[in-house]
Amino acid sequence: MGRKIRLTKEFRFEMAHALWKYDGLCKHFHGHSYILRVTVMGEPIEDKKSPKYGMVMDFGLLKQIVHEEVVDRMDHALVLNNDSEHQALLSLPEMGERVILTQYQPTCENMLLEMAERIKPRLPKGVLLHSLRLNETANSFAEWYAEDNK
Ligand SMILES: Nc1nc2c(c(=O)[nH]1)N=C([C@H](O)[C@H](O)COP(=O)(O)OP(=O)(O)OP(=O)(O)O)CN2
Ligand SMILES: [Zn+2]
Repeated sequence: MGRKIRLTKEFRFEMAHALWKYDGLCKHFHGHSYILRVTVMGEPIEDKKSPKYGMVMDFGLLKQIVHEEVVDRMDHALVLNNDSEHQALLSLPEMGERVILTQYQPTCENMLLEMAERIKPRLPKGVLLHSLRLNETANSFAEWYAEDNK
């Protein structure tokens, strides 16, 4: 009998970005209240002596990993494509602290690809990243599935 279980934890962060050379309003600086849902999959620990007995992984550890790899870096950051003409902004030191320059266009899709690569290696042995869902607005979101990326 299968014992696989999925766990999901939700995170929220505020982030500004601009889509360089985009043919619409999103080429301008603007912000979103992002919602990230992280789903992992594994089997509950059977060792009764383990403090994590009965858990696939501790929700607290998942929270720590996602905070370190995603939320603490991106919350209240301005994320810009490195190809954009951002030099003027970065000349203000107090502005530059939370500016993240990406090698990619900071769309929902590309942010998810980076998040997946950051989170995957941090998970405990036997626990897999199943999927990510990133809401950019209340009615727009993108999803990453391990199954789609084998
Ligand atoms: N495939 C993608 N399309 C767009 C992205 C993206 O990341 N991937 N991003 C943007 C903008 O940054 C912004 O998110 C606007 O998105 P949109 O859903 O169009 O927002 P609206 O407020 O205009 O949508 P409503 O449905 O009216 O709420 C653009 N496209
Ligand atoms: Zn946007």
